[in-house]
Amino acid sequence: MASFPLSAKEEIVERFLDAAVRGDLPQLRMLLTHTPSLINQTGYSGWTALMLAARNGHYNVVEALLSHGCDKLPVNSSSQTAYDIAKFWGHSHISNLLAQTDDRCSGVLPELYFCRETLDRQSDKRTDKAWLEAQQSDPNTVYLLFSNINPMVSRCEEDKSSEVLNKLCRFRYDGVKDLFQKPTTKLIFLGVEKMNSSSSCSQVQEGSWEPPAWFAIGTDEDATELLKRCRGKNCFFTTFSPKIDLLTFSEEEAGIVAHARSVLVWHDRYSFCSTCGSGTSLEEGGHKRRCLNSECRSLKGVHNTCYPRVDPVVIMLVVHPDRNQCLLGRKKSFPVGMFSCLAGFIEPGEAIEDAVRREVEEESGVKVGLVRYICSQPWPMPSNLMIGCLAIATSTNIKVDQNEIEEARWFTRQQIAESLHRGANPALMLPPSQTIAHQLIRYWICKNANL
Ligand SMILES: NC(=O)C1=CN([C@@H]2O[C@H](COP(=O)(O)OP(=O)(O)OC[C@H]3O[C@@H](n4cnc5c(N)ncnc54)[C@H](OP(=O)(O)O)[C@@H]3O)[C@@H](O)[C@H]2O)C=CC1
Ligand SMILES: [Mg+2]
Ligand SMILES: [Mg+2]
Ligand SMILES: [Mg+2]
Ligand SMILES: [Zn+2]
Repeated sequence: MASFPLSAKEEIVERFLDAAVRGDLPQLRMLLTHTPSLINQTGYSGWTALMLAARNGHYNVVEALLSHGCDKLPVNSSSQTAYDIAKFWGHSHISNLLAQTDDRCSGVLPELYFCRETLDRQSDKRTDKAWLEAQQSDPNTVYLLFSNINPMVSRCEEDKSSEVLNKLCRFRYDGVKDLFQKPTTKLIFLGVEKMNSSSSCSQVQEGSWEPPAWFAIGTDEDATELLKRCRGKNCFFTTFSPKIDLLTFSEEEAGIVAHARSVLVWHDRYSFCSTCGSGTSLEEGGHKRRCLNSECRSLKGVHNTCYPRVDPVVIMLVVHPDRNQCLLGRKKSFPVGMFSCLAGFIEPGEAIEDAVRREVEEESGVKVGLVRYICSQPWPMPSNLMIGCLAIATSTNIKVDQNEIEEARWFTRQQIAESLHRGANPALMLPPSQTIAHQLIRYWICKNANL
């Protein structure tokens, strides 16, 4: 077979990969210092230096590559990550190292967006009227303003270094107290600040530090008038897709928005008693609506019509019986090329596992056996709780329900890993990292193919 001379670039990649095979750390370091872009280069059958070092049991080389920021996600042409390879060849010290340095490979998911509990909810304080009133006029209390369930934010478009685009506008009592007089204003007690490094040290030591309380205010006042309350480039989300804009907060603020928005949407949609249709009053720091008709059945016995809604939704990554492909679907409303996990509302009297099996079969015709719960995420659009599962298919033929989804397909680990690794790809675009769908897909790709 004719052999062709290697280009200078190919030659240096070959030397680099060869150093990883032999465990030649000085040579590997020297090449990396001159050409840092070598770190994730691949050679024959898509093997990276990390995979080769993992295959040959070179712990110190794996360690050095990781400390240089080497990517652990790529898979070779047999759909194996470096972690899979180390495990397969029995180099448990290396697979443990790869698992330790990557939560995604150890089976522990990163904290999900909307999941950070920045405030201590202190639900026992919701019934303490005197305490709530004292907090309302406290000069340290923080107020967030929502107009028709959309928060007032300041845009940080200039800050190109950070992905966070929106910051919640914070008000003090004097800036919003006039709104309390309006009958349509809803005041929601969100909780108190947790003690952190920015809490005043001397006050904490003296024991005199009172954590500031946070409230959300829902109002239907004119948005333009409301914006005059503070200077700067502020706005309410109005001409936008809430699904996209709500994903642009910091982790700390996203959790607060999830809580506030879900409760405010509930007030917006459930103004009247759903048992008798009478008017209702707000109670318990905005977390309860009580019917004003003293004869109403909702005031007697066990009932749940007075509390905010949470709608449970199953979301599942369905894995092919060969364990090397997964099922993704797309709705008509998705951007071109985007596929995501199948999802569906849990029905009354239904267990999570049964809802997964029913929704997958309804939407794709695929039958599912084993179902395993992985993680959950509040999804405040308007008030879902996404329950994330991995499910193993027992059949593979696809027959989509066109009313719910446009298309469903099996994708190989290779296709998924490439899309995750290289980013937006016209053939397969995955949902953004803030979604539980994205995290379930990433979790599966990092698990051993033989699990
Ligand atoms: N965070 C994430 O990664 C993802 C989140 N999601 C969210 O999950 C949710 C559910 O997914 P989806 O596939 O639409 O669910 P389904 O497959 O259950 O289909 C939704 C349809 O079911 C009907 N339905 C039945 N029960 C309810 C209920 N309790 N509330 C609302 N509609 C109900 C509605 O029909 P009709 O309109 O005819 O009344 C609705 O259009 C969506 O809100 C979506 O935003 C979905 C995927 C990814
Ligand atoms: Mg469905
Ligand atoms: Mg669905
Ligand atoms: Mg459904
Ligand atoms: Zn009633």
